Amino acid sequence: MLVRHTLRRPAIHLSIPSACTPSTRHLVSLPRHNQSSPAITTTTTGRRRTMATRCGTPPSSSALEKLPSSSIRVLRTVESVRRWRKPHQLDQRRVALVPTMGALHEGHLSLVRAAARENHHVVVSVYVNPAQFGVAEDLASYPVTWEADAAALVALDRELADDGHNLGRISAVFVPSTQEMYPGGFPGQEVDSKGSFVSITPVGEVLEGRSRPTFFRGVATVCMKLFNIVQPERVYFGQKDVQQTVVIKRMVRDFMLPIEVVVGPTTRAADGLALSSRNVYLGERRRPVATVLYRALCAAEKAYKDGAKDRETVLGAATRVLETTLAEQMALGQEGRVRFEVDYISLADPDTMEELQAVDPARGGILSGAVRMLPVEAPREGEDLGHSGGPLVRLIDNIILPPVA
Ligand SMILES: Nc1ncnc2c1ncn2[C@@H]1O[C@H](COP(=O)(O)OP(=O)(O)OP(=O)(O)O)[C@@H](O)[C@H]1O
Ligand SMILES: CC(C)(CO)[C@@H](O)C(=O)[O-]
Ligand code: BAL
Repeated sequence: MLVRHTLRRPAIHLSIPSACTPSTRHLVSLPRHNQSSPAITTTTTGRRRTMATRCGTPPSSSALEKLPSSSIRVLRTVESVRRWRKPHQLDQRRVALVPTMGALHEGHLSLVRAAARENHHVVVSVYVNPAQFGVAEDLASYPVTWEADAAALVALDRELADDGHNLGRISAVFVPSTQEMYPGGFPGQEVDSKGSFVSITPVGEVLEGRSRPTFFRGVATVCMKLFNIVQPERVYFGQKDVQQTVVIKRMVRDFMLPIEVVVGPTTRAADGLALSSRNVYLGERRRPVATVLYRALCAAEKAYKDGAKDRETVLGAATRVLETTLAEQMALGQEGRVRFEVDYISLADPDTMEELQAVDPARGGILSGAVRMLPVEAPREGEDLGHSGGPLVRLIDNIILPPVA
């Protein structure tokens, strides 16, 4: 058998319910069909992409650097952010932070729009944090598109200025170096690296944390640094990375950070694929098949809405979509098929991410999954394989099953 198709189901632990922190807010509570996000395509045509060498950061700074034809400050050091931030503490202007790793797409921009609606100043951070990539992961090829990102922010800032409904605009972009973010030296990407880390467990150990053992330690650590540097009143994260939002909310609660965490809905392409910086690696053959995960999650959501609450029925609906799609692909032969492996499909508690045997409608649940889209085996003449020759691409997605009052 050429294809490994595993549905890994994590050990089941029933959750201990914990209350949502008051400092947490969802901009929209999900199901895709209720979303009003515009249909967006993931094309990156015309954007210059460079490899994410850790030196692949924007050019070095001058005293009051701004993005071209804009008032957006470019801040590169902790000290420059502190200097920029100080007057806003005194004038009581609300500052929001949108953390990103660059390669900006409409998903990121939707978070910036949300932040500008209800805050006086929006700071966007662009930093590819090496600590959240495992040693064997795609740090070296992670897309870095600084010029396109800068242009997207300038264009969005103009849009925000023209639209009279915003409290604020994009005031600054924070683009630190790794030396700036890890002043004591970068601790390394290994699981047993020594250094100053923030670990949020056990929620950071399941699902994504199981597949990427250093991921949430890296995310929590860099977010704690970003929060301490920018000192935002509000931070904006995308539901696309749902477990990340749960980890960040937990960190904010447990470390008593005076910050409100706002979660924006997942922006999708017209066919349902969640926008992701990594989609550029898919290429023309894998791109349409990459919707399989979302289609599987939608089938599970439908089973739930049709009345099923138990794990077997709900996730069974997702599994059937995955298996049928894989069988269809395998029938196409090497020249036509797309191979994928399922990393996990999960039905989990919304606060702990622990697997559920059944959904309590009063609490709801989170359907999530990860698939690995394997490289094309036998490319056709002239076939567009995607950025960097179309390597393995790991995609994640989720649907929230909201509590029923
Ligand atoms: N499609 C999307 N809709 C809404 N928010 C998103 C979307 N994609 C990413 N975000 C959010 O943008 C923020 C920055 O994410 P990031 O820079 O890692 O982009 P990404 O597209 O998730 O990249 P990756 O390919 O690494 O997953 C995160 O809070 C993330 O959840
Ligand atoms: C939150 C984040 C910017 C931390 O590096 C990253 O995990 C991301 O882009 O989702
Ligand atoms: N959006 C999550 C960042 C990562 O996969 O590293």
